[in-house]
Amino acid sequence: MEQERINYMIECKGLKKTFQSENGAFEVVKNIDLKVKENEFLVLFGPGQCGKTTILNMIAGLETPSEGIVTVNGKEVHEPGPERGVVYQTISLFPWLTVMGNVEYGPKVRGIPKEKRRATAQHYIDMVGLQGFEKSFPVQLSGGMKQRAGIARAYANNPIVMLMDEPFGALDAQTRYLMQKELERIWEQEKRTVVFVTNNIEEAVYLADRIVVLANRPTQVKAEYKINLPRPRNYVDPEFLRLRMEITDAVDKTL
Ligand SMILES: Nc1ncnc2c1ncn2[C@@H]1O[C@H](COP(=O)(O)OP(=O)(O)OP(=O)(O)O)[C@@H](O)[C@H]1O
Repeated sequence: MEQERINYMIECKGLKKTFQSENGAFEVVKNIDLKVKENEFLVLFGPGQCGKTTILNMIAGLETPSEGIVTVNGKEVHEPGPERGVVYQTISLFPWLTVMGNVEYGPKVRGIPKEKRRATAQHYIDMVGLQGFEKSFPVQLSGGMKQRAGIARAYANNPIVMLMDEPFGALDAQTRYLMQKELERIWEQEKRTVVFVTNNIEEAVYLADRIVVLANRPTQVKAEYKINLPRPRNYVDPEFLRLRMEITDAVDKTL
């Protein structure tokens, strides 16, 4: 009974998504049920093109489910909202605004007074390690720094949920490792409910409280793994490597 009283921050019930194409309707997502607890770090893991982004976009309110519903904090999702921060692989920072201008943009649009929004933006710029780059323009930043700015910008709206779609997918291997560690540190510092999409198993085991493995199209939940390893994790810890292999095997069977 205790279990049933848990309130979930995100709930997807019977989610289906069918796209229309030249060859007729094709079903991408089929019967997805997901529950994410407050402050849980959930990773959606699955093969390329299996529909991970489509699920995330339905939670973000950027795609409408063909069937089923998404609720965030008990409210049904119909459109994007500031309580859901999004971070994508390609961070679309406004090129004509500085790092500060980009990070304070959301609070500015919401009418937060200048002094307060500056302080909020500075807090998150510091948190992601971009202090000293407040006046830099996106073109002057490396890929990793753009992702840092994107994360700061998402946090500055004070979202309750963070939706991340392969945010480190375009980075070189070294920067990707660094950003995984940074994100872990940031999330420990300011916990949020996170749904993180990746097709990189090492990244999934490093970051997740729970990994949901998706089967190929039409997407269904194939397996779930709770990752109870202490944080920060060690990529070469024997238990880390064992879990990594076990999940890789499970995914191979879904292809
Ligand atoms: N708006 C759309 N219209 C038609 N088809 C779409 C649309 N959005 C996605 N699809 C198709 O749905 C399928 C799943 O795409 P999606 O981007 O959700 O997968 P993914 O698992 O995130 O892929 P990847 O890991 O490669 O990014 C793909 O075949 C894609 O072409």
